Amino acid sequence: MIEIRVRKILEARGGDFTLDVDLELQEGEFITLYGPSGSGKTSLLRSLAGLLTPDKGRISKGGKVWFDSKERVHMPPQKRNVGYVFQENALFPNMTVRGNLQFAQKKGAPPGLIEELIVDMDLHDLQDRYPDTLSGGQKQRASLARALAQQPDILLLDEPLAALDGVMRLKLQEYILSSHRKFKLTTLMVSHDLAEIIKLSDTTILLDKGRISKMGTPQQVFMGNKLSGKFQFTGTLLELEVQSVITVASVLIGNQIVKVAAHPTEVEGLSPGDKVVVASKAFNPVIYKIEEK
Ligand SMILES: Nc1ncnc2c1ncn2[C@@H]1O[C@H](COP(=O)(O)OP(=O)(O)OP(=O)(O)O)[C@@H](O)[C@H]1O
Repeated sequence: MIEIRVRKILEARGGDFTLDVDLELQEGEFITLYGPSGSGKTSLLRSLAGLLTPDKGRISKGGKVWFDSKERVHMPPQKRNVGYVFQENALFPNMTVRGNLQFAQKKGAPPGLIEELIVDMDLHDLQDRYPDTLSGGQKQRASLARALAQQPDILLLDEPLAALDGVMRLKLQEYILSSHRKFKLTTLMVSHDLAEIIKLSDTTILLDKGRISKMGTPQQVFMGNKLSGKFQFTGTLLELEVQSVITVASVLIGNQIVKVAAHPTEVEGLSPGDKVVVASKAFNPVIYKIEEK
């Protein structure tokens, strides 16, 4: 279990406020942090990583104390075994991709770890390139691989996909989720993308002005348990078309457009661009032969 109890006065333009969080996280979970800009999400991650010192509180993992203001314990960041990926990549510009991974690796790391990460993150053709020759998505893939090269127990992701386009974002989400599972990580990720949060998280935390306003499964937090569908997909609403008694909603799910017939009351308040969940309790499957050319 990871216990996080922190108090820290944050200086904001609209007036100071306190990051005031009491949390217990289960190891192995994928946790997302969501909330308005300036609500303290990054400060919470930085406190956990040891990069920001709380005014008061206690942070421990598996019974081992990382921070305790009363006992004057402050374990340095490098001892906490935490990997960090930021919105803007922080690769060393004077090292190749492979060089960046090798630099991050700890002494005594298993031989072959770098090769494994290069394969996992599809970096084979990019391993000898320098960061400034890479696209945004490639840089973030390399940043993720570099964070994993440290063999962290906890992976902190601070909006790592914010600068990427939709398709690249979906791809990177898969890399993140498969690494989380493969390396049995506890992952905390800041995201402003509802579909991403619903797809990735076991637990989501809504932070508002430094305090937790809601916490639970994404379903509990965002949908108030309204849905109990067997099949659920998240997507973006493209358009609503009124057709006599029904409204047809076109929803972009992954790279497919799905049309959903809805009663006008079900789509009230929705507008194009909204993140939505399409759920169904049952479906009638149809089978087709795939024509191989
Ligand atoms: N070391 C610090 N001491 C005091 N205040 C700080 C410190 N670091 C950040 N702050 C302030 O805390 C507030 C919250 O910042 P933080 O980056 O944690 O928010 P956030 O929720 O991650 O925002 P965003 O979504 O825009 O990234 C900001 O007003 C910031 O200026």
